Amino acid sequence: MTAYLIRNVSVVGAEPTDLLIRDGVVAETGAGLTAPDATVLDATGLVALPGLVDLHTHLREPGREDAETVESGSRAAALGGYTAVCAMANTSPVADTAGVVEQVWRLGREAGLVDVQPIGAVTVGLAGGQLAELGAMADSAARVRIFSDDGHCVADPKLMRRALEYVKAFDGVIAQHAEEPRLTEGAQMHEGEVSTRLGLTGWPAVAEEAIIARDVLLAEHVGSRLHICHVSTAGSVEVLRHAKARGVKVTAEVTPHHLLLTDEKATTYDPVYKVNPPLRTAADIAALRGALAEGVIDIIATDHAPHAVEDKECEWAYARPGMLGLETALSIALDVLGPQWDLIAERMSRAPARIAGLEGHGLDPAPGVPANLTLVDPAARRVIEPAELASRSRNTPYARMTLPGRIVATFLRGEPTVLDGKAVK
Ligand SMILES: NC(=O)N[C@@H](CC(=O)O)C(=O)O
Ligand SMILES: [Zn+2]
Ligand SMILES: [Zn+2]
Repeated sequence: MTAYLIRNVSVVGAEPTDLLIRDGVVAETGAGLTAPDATVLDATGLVALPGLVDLHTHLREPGREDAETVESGSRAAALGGYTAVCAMANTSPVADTAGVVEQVWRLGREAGLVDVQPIGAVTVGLAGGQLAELGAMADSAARVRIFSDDGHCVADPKLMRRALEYVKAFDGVIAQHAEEPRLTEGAQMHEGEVSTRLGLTGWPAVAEEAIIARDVLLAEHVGSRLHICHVSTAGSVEVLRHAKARGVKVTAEVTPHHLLLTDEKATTYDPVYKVNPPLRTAADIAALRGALAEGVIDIIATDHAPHAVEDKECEWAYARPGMLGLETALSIALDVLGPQWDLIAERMSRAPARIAGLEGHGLDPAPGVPANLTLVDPAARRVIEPAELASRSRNTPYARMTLPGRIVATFLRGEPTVLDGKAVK
């Protein structure tokens, strides 16, 4: 195993220091370290962050390997500065058994670029009818702790209650895609002034807010952990603020795109902007940014949703919802938050690692800590070229935009997965 001496790096925004990485851990920190056997990396001007952790990634394997595989998604993640991702269950077959979650977990290990932690489905086939084998998935080699029907809402309140109760036994968490299905039938975009102008069926904010309100009450009633996926409205923030003030064990995520892009994008009719929940208004964005700064929203999660060309380059109404996120998330966070490194580390690494219970992740580089870290060049700017992304899909909403920040290197347990901005394997 090669040792690495990272010279003159700012750890989470602090004064520059050296980091010696050896045998998978941060062996030493301090100014002027020497290690004759180590490969030296000059990191002057770079910031070291704990390796990013994505709580919400779609890897599409098994089933849609044309859109993404565990390996291609892992490579996209490493290039984005991630050392761990949680893989959503809406694959084909659905990850609703120990067999499928173990398969995804094994594929992640084989790719070896990030730790892939499978999420298990809440209901059989994501159909919302009966609980999946939550216990068997928890006991499997994949050690599933997060369960989600993401892509679908667990709409039945009785099933939601039973799922929350069930996972309490092993400190699991239910991650809810909050969308009251009756209120979003036929929905194409955010319900508001723009949808009226375009004559497209709207997806009202209340469809999200009503489910979050219901579920925080259920979580409080049974004393279980609830996580809310991709929070997108100002009203949802208010419900979450209220629930947290009451001590409900609820955590919440926001995506990079919901922090930056508005429903005005729909006026282009470019399906790259079609996503679930839909892009909202400038007022929603302002509320989401405030909630993220305050901690009412705990984390940024990408909801990386790769789709094949035929599912995206078609008429808006027929296009699948979802956009890429892994390779651009840090840049969007930097754009939105500025160089608030401690906040970025908290929202993109420490807090998601805690919620997911991922050992060895989300820890600031310090002696004895597993060397899961990423080096960022905050001064760099880059133009996003879809063809250059490592993802198998091309559906980035940031095509040809110039974004701040560049991931220079990523280390997974002391081994580089990215060096000089390029994937190592
Ligand atoms: N976000 C999306 O628009 N799509 C996701 C599903 C989901 O996160 O709900 C997908 O799997 O493509
Ligand atoms: Zn979802
Ligand atoms: Zn999703």
